[in-house]
Amino acid sequence: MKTLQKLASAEKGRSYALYAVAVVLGLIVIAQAYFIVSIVDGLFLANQTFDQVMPFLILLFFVLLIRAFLSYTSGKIGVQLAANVKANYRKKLLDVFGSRTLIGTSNGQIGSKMSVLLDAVDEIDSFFSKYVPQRIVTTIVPLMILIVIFTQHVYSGLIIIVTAPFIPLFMAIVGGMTQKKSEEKLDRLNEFSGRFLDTVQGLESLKLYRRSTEYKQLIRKSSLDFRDATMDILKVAFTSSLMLEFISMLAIGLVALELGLRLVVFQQIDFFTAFLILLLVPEFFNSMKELGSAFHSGRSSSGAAEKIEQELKKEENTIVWGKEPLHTPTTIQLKQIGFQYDTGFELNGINVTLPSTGQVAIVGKSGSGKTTLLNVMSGLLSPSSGNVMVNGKPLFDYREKDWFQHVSYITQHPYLFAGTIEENITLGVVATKEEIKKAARLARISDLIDTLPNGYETYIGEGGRGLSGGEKQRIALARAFLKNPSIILFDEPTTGLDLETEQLLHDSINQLMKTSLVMTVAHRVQTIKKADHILFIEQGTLLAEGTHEQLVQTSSSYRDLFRLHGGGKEQ
Ligand SMILES: Nc1ncnc2c1ncn2[C@@H]1O[C@H](COP(=O)(O)OP(=O)(O)OP(=O)(O)O)[C@@H](O)[C@H]1O
Repeated sequence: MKTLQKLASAEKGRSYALYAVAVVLGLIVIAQAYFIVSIVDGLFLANQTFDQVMPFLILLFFVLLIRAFLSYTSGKIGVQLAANVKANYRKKLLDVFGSRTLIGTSNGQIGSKMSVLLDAVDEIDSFFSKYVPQRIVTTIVPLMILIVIFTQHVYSGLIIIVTAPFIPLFMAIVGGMTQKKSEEKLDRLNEFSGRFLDTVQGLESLKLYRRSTEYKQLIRKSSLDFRDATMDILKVAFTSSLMLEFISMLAIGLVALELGLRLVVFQQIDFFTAFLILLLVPEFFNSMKELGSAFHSGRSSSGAAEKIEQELKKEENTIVWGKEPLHTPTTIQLKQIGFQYDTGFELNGINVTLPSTGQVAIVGKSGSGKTTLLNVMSGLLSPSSGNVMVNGKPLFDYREKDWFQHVSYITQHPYLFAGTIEENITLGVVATKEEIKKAARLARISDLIDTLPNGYETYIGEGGRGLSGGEKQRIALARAFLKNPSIILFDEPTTGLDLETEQLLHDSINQLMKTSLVMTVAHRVQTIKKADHILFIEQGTLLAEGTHEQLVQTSSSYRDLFRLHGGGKEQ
């Protein structure tokens, strides 16, 4: 709970406001009891008329109004506090997710990360909206009530002092259990979300391989586990409420018995005092009980905060970018680039100086490390040794924003977001309609868009549902043209493109390489032959470089690979 406490204390202004509300609330609670007692005493014992007690009734009415207003204010401050902290946590999580390399991002299940970002952050709400305001109210109001009771009747005060500590004691015992159960519940929820998203994304494969029934069972099991974990928390909550109710009823009963005996049997106390105490004691315990339930919610929030902190602290290959501005990347050099995956595959000391325009093809067998090299060069992976040097300085010295402004990366499966075609081409970049249309023309997708009834406003589904593989590639190309980048990284699709689309893509790339450096992971013979420079990679090592003709002459492994292409991929 310490992390959350610290966050709450950091919000000084709101904490002071809550303390001020609590002090006024304490006065109001005492005033309310006093007015009720005065009315009852006046009407039934002092034989006053209704008119005589009227001022007390009016005051009581205002006191009740103020009490309602104070509860509202305290709740509102709590909600604002919670909204603030949640927004900060979400920002921190997004920053951390955003600064992780591709490895960090792809580790674990996406659904489970989403669950931390959305559900776990929401779960901490109750700590700030319920527990913090109630804790402040409970530190002040019962104390004020106790002082009044002591001034009126010491023995009642003593009974309260003896019985009240059972409540925090019980809360402490139950609290630990709640936090553990809450962490368990979040684990189950993360598992469920992860599995659910995985299954939905892979539904097609599951259907094709007739595995959907098994996966349905797995989802059912995760869902039942989550239900059981939630029920466990509820069980603790109900037991806790029952015990708190029991302790406070017992204490109120004891005070009532003592007051009754003194009032009726021993006649040591007057009705006014006895009734006033009898009204104040339940207020005292109500406040403690409410803290008890709020504490339960607070403990669940602690479990959630623990999960968020764990996610934030995960040591996952984060990239720290520098502050150096980058105007135009003119020279790019890969200097002794080394990189290793946990699985053991590594790139070994790759040294290359790249031209500023033209096409460079990365060629090699499947699994030789071509895409990995492209990812390191793009800045999505951080090399374990060596550096990508841009204009003579390490890439990560520059501002992230500046670098990505000059780079376009068209992956094998570019991701299209749910939204219009225009939104997918611009990706939030401010551009005029003309610029967007020009980019689409250059990417050879404008004719297709013009035939759609809603044109550029046509809505496409998540992941580009409703578009063919080639159309998605061309929309990704339009993004590249719109950006007018100096470096285009292109992971050529190995499958799925018809000859016409492939030709269109190549024409577009030819257009781009006149002014930019186009670095392509090349799978097709046509691309390889046309490249100005080829980097030939085998098992993570740069085996040879040069033009196609030079490599055919000098490298036997390259010739072997080429024969493979000739017999296999060449179309
Ligand atoms: N995220 C990852 N974690 C661990 N290992 C990985 C990861 N991505 C790739 N690898 C491994 O690194 C090696 C190189 O992969 P890479 O994708 O760079 O090959 P490639 O040459 O682009 O292959 P292809 O031509 O089939 O696309 C492969 O053995 C692969 O299994």
